[in-house]
Amino acid sequence: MYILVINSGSSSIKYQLFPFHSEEPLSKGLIERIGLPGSFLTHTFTRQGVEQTLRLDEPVADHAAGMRQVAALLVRADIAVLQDPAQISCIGHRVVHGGETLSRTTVITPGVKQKIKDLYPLAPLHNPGHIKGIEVTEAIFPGALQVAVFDTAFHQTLPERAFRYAIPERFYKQEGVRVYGFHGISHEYVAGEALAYLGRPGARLVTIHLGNGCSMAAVQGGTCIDTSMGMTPLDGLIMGTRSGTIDASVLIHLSERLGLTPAELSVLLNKESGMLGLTGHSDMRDVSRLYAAGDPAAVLAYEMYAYRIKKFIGAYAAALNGLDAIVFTAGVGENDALTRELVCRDMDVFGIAIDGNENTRRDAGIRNLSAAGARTPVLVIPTNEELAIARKCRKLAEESA
Ligand SMILES: Nc1ncnc2c1ncn2[C@@H]1O[C@H](COP(=O)(O)OP(=O)(O)O)[C@@H](O)[C@H]1O
Ligand SMILES: CC(=O)OP(=O)(O)O
Ligand SMILES: [Mg+2]
Repeated sequence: MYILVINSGSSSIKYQLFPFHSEEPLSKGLIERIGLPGSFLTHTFTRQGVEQTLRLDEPVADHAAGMRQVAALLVRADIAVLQDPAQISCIGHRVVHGGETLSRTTVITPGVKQKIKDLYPLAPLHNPGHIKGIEVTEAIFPGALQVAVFDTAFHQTLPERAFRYAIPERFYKQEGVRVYGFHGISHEYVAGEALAYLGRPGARLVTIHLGNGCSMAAVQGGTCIDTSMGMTPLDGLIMGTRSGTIDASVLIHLSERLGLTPAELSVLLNKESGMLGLTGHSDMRDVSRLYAAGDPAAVLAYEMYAYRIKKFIGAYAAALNGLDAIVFTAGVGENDALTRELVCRDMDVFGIAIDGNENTRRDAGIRNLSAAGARTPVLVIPTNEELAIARKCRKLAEESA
């Protein structure tokens, strides 16, 4: 028996295939830059004890095309790691938005699929891709149990003062207008890794997930008490194509002055803003090349991106009444030394200072970047949302057995 995990991000699809009782994947892969020039897939698999990697440099226009490519690779006879695709008994899908009613790990029924579809307007960059992932795998692995694991679950512990908006209560009660928070699978995973690394189960952490989507969480002894995304994954930090926090009056102004409709405003803020809006590029590797060449728009965009993160570190140090470590994770957080340098610069008030050499090293695994004598560990912890999802699927399967 095997568990296949599918993690559709806004710019990527990641997947791992685990033996049911093992945390060592038999096969894993990643499609990056979906919808951008230069998209590519890397597929790693172990056959007869030898690890091999296959790279496909083909345009991947959207998540549907990406999922078809992944599914085809998993059953391709010459590289297949399983004799029979029916050996996959469970498929775990990351689902970003489950709204008010879905946050616990759940078996995907037609009703669950409908709820994920109903939430398209609240997660336009994610929920449509999740449905594609579910439908493609249902067709190819018809006997497997399909399971949804939600990005919102870890944020269910937020106190009401953190999850409510200051608008009349009826909008919360009748419309579910509240902070849900996202990237919870990743924040929970890296917080757990950090607590174990520090050997301090009660530590106060700020976890900083910087991928194409970006968010932060304030975590007290493993429990989340605040997070930067809101009712949707648009809020908070500046992201690849999303604006992050913006004065709501800007939308009213644009609608009144320029006649922008709700649909046009959604496209503007979700797909045309953030680093893309500021520099013309959403992928941080492209923006960092421009920065290195001294491009003024890229320099400003990096400064804005880092400044927003700094402000949330300050806010969460206050919310936690202290700070025992900060954790960088995800595509940018794990790989982009420039972002970490700009965020950690002039942060002595929080005991944060990093060592330049440590920051630019490229070792795998958990790293502590703190400069000698600095009070607060600055950790880089590779996230592994797929492993976290596999663990939750295994728990669900065992509980319902
Ligand atoms: N070596 C690298 N240096 C800088 N940024 C990187 C590097 N590798 C990946 N990234 C950035 O990580 C982001 C994608 O992160 P990821 O966590 O995979 O995103 P998502 O899951 O939101 O689709 C992209 O902006 C990409 O540029
Ligand atoms: C919630 C979210 O923005 O996810 P991702 O970063 O994977 O796009
Ligand atoms: Mg992601």
